[in-house]
Amino acid sequence: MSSSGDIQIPNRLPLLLTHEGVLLPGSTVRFSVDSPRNMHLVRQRLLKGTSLKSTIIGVIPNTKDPEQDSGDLPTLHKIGTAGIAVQVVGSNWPKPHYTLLITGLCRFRVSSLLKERPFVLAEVEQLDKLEQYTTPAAPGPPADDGELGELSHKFYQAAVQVLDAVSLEERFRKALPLLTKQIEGLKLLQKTRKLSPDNEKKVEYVFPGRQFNLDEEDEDDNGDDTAALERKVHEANMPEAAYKVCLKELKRLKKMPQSMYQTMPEYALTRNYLDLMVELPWSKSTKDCLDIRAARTLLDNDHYAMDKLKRRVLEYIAVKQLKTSLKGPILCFVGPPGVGKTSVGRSLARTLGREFHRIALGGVCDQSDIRGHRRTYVGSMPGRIINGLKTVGVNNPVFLLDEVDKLGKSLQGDPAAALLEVLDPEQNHSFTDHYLNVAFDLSQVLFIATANTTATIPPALLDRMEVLQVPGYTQEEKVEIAHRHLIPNQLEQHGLTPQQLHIPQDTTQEIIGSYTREAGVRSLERKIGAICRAVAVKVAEAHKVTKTETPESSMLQEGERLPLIDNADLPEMPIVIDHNTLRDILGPAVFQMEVCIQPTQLTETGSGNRKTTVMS
Ligand SMILES: Nc1ncnc2c1ncn2[C@@H]1O[C@H](COP(=O)(O)OP(=O)(O)OP(=O)(O)O)[C@@H](O)[C@H]1O
Repeated sequence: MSSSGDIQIPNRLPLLLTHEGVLLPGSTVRFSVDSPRNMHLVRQRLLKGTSLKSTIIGVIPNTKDPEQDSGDLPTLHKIGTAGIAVQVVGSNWPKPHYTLLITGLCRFRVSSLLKERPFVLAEVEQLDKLEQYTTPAAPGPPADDGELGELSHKFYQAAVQVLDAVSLEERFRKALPLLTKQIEGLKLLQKTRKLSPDNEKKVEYVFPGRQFNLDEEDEDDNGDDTAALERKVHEANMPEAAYKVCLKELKRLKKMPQSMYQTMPEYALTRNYLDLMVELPWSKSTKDCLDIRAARTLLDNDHYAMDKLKRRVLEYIAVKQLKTSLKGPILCFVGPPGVGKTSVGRSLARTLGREFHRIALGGVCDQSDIRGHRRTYVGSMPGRIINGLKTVGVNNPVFLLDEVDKLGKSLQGDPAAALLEVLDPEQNHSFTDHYLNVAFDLSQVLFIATANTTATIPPALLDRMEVLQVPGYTQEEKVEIAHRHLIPNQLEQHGLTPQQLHIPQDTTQEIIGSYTREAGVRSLERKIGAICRAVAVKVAEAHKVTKTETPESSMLQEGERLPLIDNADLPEMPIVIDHNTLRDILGPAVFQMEVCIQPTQLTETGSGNRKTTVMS
């Protein structure tokens, strides 16, 4: 054993080769160990040894050990720190490794290497001689150690005085001046850092063989962030139960060491959870606009026909006007695709002055999609309901549960069962998402569902909803919808005006009959869109020609003449879509008109004089 002061370390030490973090005497550092040599050291020395001596190892910084057992030993840093392994934790995930908690004792120098395998063993020379000053044999400053000796003696005296102060009052009196001095010193240090422009943003930490640049703002940010989060928790106005959970999580967050903020998955989990909790609209809501006349006008302006649906929506608003806390039934619009179910839902939200959010349920077959995952899962998330509330930022939006008839089922549970709780007015005031793990009141949310058929909606779910059938449109209705809504909308979306494009009613009928076959109007809308795009090209071309080929005469040089513009190529406005233009744009007719030949008429008038009826 080499001796130096009172700490004596063995003169042969097994060496732990680390490439992250530096152990200094007096500090405690956690090291992750997975290279073959280090693993052997842990297994054969730390786990098998029974004496205190066997827990002392040398830690050599800045050395990456090769991943393979057969790899050559890299050049070692000459100075290391001897430390005591105070904790060894083993794990097999994601691969076998140990986590060591080591407390540094003193520095040493590597004199020679004794063996390289299975772990590195070296002859070492102890360097630190600090201990002899902190435990002087006799009171009074040691005569021949100069300033260092004097300082260590003073420190020792102060520490013994605090130890001797048995009564609390005396201990305070002794400790307070020391504490004040320490605070003043820190303040001074901070001031000098701020004064120096180079140090304004960056603090440089230099360790033997390594250099770290820590962004001071970043460090402060972490502290400030937690304080800001705490403030938000207090301001979020959440119910008592949720508030308590948040305080508990905040406490956990504060206990985590700041230096591990970036690397600890626990930190990210807790942080994300708290971020969600403060963002949720626990008590934020919009004020309902319950003007029944305005609602009627708005609904009529947005949609043609659909009288039954509009009437029911108006009834709903009227009842809500009379009784504010309405636990109304869930309306479910059932009808073929493209008949405007979704867009009526959107109109209803606009009429009420509420936020609108669509939750597409088609293909959802996992109940955690609705209720979220428990936080113990890796990558856990809240469900779509809670996510939707976070998106809209208020607790009384209109939620459109689109395509409830296409909910699936799987081993991960039945999402329809999870929806039961969401839609049941008796239960949904305390809806508990697995991720949140505290109840959220959904009773203010207005749920509307849409489906193409009731046949595949689970009976229990169907039972909680009021079904409103939305039938398909007749040919005449489609023409009206096209001219009142679809054409103006498409013109606007393509930057065109009625002065540039005109689609006569005959053409609309031809589009409906020869290019679409549907109960709704979605294909019709797409075809009108295609016409708009084709016309937009022509209009843009004409625009370019007029702009580039007619320079102002004042800009012409002497002797130059205005170029002749052939206006014959420019289309006349508005561009009218007739039968031929329609063929040019959409191609040949896709569907033949279906004809119904009435047998009585056949006998009456003969086959040469058929009466045809267009089926819609
Ligand atoms: N009566 C109507 N008046 C005005 N526009 C309508 C009408 N019906 C449908 N539309 C328009 O048709 C388009 C398709 O409607 P929407 O997306 O609401 O259909 P949907 O019934 O929800 O279809 P899906 O079942 O496929 O979801 C929308 O642009 C909508 O504005």
